[in-house]
Amino acid sequence: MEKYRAQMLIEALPHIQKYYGKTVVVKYGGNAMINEDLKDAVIHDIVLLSLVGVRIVVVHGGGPEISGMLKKIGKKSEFVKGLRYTDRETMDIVQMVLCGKVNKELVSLLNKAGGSGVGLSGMDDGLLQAVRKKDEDGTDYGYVGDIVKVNPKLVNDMLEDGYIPVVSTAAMGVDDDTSYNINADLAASKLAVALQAEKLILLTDVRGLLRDRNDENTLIPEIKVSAVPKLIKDGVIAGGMIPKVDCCVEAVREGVRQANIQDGRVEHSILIELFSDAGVGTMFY
Ligand SMILES: Nc1ncnc2c1ncn2[C@@H]1O[C@H](COP(=O)(O)OP(=O)(O)O)[C@@H](O)[C@H]1O
Ligand SMILES: CC(=O)N[C@@H](CCC(=O)OP(=O)(O)O)C(=O)O
Repeated sequence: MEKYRAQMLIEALPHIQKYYGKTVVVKYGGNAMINEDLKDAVIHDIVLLSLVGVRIVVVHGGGPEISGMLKKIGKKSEFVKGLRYTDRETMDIVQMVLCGKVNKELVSLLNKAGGSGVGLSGMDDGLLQAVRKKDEDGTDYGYVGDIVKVNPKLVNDMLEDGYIPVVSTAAMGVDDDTSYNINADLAASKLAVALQAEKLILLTDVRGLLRDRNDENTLIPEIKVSAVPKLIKDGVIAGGMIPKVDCCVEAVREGVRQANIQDGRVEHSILIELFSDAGVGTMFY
């Protein structure tokens, strides 16, 4: 066992050097957030990364928790093109659940595990600024926002001081006094661009991008962003995977070096991706 650990450490060293002082944005949600053992592994990975000098930023989801709370008050969750239809009352619940419950729980767990987690929302210092989302076809999403500006100063300052920023994705309205609901993958992608991150990691509930979405043995380990449009056209990438892939493509096109869609069901998948030769999921570059 000790020999195995030593081997792992030797393999990890060049990777640790590679990521030292670099910014990594992790979108944390899905199974890895609901399963307690997986949650514990993610929290410890994030703390370890911070302790060895990686500038790590956590952007969290919480869709299932929001749906759970809505159900408790007798409200049904409605989704329009994969985004939650957000009326005024729903926006209040989104803000309470994401900024209050989920964010504070994560911050507390990070601190208990030896890190210095600090919770932020998109409202803090205008981190995420949004306008009401409008599609050309007139689709109404309620208080769902399109991010028009990111102010990463506070996050950068915190990273400089060794903190782990933990961001919930309620955004500040630029043109009005309301707040807006932002999909967490999208917020993570925009923040990664604003920080010019080395890597964006989107944790999800499948192995990554699959050539056949019904067969987990058909993982595409890496793909150039220029090859993505054809896969969408051919129907290989469909449904909930389209916006996720779009987030990765946009991030890489806007200066993030690599973006990963990877399996949140695998213990320590963040560490394996960053600090081993193995790599997991699909890397967009
Ligand atoms: N080529 C593909 N590879 C992997 N998953 C795909 C693909 N095309 C469509 N999908 C679907 O996308 C889903 C992931 O998107 P989604 O459920 O919205 O993720 P999350 O809940 O993590 O945000 C997969 O469960 C799968 O059904
Ligand atoms: C606009 C929109 O759909 N917002 C999401 C925000 C949370 C989220 O994205 O959480 P997951 O990553 O766990 O799905 C929602 O209300 O569910």
